[in-house]
Amino acid sequence: MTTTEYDVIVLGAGAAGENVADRAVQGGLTAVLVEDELVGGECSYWACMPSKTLLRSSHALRVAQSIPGAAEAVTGELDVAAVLARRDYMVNDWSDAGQVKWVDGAGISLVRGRGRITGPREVTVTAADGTTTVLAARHAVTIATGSDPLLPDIDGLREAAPWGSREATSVKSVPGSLAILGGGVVAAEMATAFVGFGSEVTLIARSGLLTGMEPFAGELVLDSLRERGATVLLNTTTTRVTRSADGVAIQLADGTTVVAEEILVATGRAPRTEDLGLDAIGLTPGEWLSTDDTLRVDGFDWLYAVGDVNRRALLTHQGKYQARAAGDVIVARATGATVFDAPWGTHVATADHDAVPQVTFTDPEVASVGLTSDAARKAGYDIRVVDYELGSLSGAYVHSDGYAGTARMVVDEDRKVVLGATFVGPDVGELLHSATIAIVGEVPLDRLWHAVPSYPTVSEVWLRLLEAYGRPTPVRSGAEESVAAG
Ligand SMILES: Cc1cc2nc3c(=O)[nH]c(=O)nc-3n(C[C@H](O)[C@H](O)[C@H](O)COP(=O)(O)OP(=O)(O)OC[C@H]3O[C@@H](n4cnc5c(N)ncnc54)[C@H](O)[C@@H]3O)c2cc1C
Ligand SMILES: NC(=O)c1ccc[n+]([C@@H]2O[C@H](COP(=O)([O-])OP(=O)(O)OC[C@H]3O[C@@H](n4cnc5c(N)ncnc54)[C@H](O)[C@@H]3O)[C@@H](O)[C@H]2O)c1
Repeated sequence: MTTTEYDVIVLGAGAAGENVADRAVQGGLTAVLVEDELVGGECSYWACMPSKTLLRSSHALRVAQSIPGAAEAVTGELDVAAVLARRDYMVNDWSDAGQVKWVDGAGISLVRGRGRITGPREVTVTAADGTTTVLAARHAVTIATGSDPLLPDIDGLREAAPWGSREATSVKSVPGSLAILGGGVVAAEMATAFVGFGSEVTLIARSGLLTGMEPFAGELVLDSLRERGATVLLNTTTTRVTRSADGVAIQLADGTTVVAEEILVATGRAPRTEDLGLDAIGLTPGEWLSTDDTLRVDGFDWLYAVGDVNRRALLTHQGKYQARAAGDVIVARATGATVFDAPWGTHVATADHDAVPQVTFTDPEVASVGLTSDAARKAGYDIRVVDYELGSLSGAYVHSDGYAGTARMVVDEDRKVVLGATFVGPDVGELLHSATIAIVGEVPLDRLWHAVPSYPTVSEVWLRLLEAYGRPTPVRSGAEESVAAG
């Protein structure tokens, strides 16, 4: 059997894998992507893009219904068939032809099939027809195989053939009722989407809703879901699931039973490392891959892991960020160039630790970045927390009637910089990058006073937060002294 050599082999052509290969090729190396399903991965076909499309129309309708003038013009119901058709368009009818064209244009090779590591720097790919190809990497193998839904160990659940996130986002006909197991981002977003479609939704969470975020985020989303007709059961244990001709019966620990046409399991993710041949190189199949900040797997000088599979931050934008660092550092190491691996250097994914932005597209939206107040305290920071109600802003008045929401800024009192920010309200997602820049740039609060938000926008929340905090006493600079003296 012949072996084909590349500088870099990337296992998995999702958002993260594509970016590693692209950076490696841009740096002058050769790279091959190995993909078993669709080039573009989960985000393009079964996660971010379809889920956000399913949420968007109902959100636009609700906003229009809350603006006099527009409300009178928008008198019909949501056209669910048109929403599903737009979703099909967004996922290109689950064809990856467009992304394959991009891969070709970027000068990246593509081998279709299931890749397994069969030795140091070696990957064997088994195609759908059973033929195998052996690839050897001169410099690096990167694992970018993503994650799958995690199925909790609940009596009868597997046999009940529950939906995972893929079945929910690729839904062809909306069930009359849907039970959702889980209280995280997928559960909250899908509950929002299916309530918008008119399904009778019951969300069953083992603990709270959106628990890793500031507490008011879960509370506001909970209020909204309930107001829109969803049943939300918190701190609730599911003991047994049974499917029959009538649908799915979900028995709860308190002795009650929820019955729904379908059940969606959204209880977290598991790494796609079970069938990768990890045992051939001394790693344990089925485990997350732990890396250093250059994304190199602990204990290896040729193996990297980016995206969901390393569990650093299960988000497309963070996976792509890691991929840019990994692709560039592979090039640097291959060519003997300087490696910049100090915190915030070119070749490290420092932001994964304390500066991860996330928008949860519920109604209201939750936009958060950096440390929550709780996480900051646990990390030992001396913090001050400043809150502001968004409804009082002129920009919120103009946005829509009844605009409500909350913002929180977490300040490091020692350095007078922002450690974390959370905005909950309609369309706050577009606000988030301002907070990310403040955190990553460690912009001092007294300088933030000079970042003037436009009137009348919801971004004026920044000014209100700063005013609520109080203007820090300036450290007198030479210029100020000469003005004072003159
Ligand atoms: C419902 C849902 C909504 C989401 N919404 C958002 C969002 O709005 N914003 C956001 O930032 N994140 C969102 N996420 C998270 C986001 O989808 C993931 O973080 C992202 O897709 C991970 O990208 P990845 O490249 O690591 O993995 P993937 O996109 O999963 O790509 C991995 C690829 O590897 C391939 N593969 C696996 N094993 C092998 C093998 N042995 N051989 C060959 N190929 C293999 C797979 O077929 C796949 O194409 C969402 C997730 C879900 C479930
Ligand atoms: N908009 C976005 O950025 C977006 C959207 C969707 C998903 N994602 C990413 O995808 C990842 C996966 O999301 P997820 O929501 O599946 O996982 P998650 O880890 O965010 O949440 C899992 C939730 O399920 C609950 N749970 C666990 N076992 C349970 C059980 N037996 N019964 C009831 N509840 C149970 C947990 O308490 C938790 O609330 C997340 O890390 C997220 O970052 C991002």
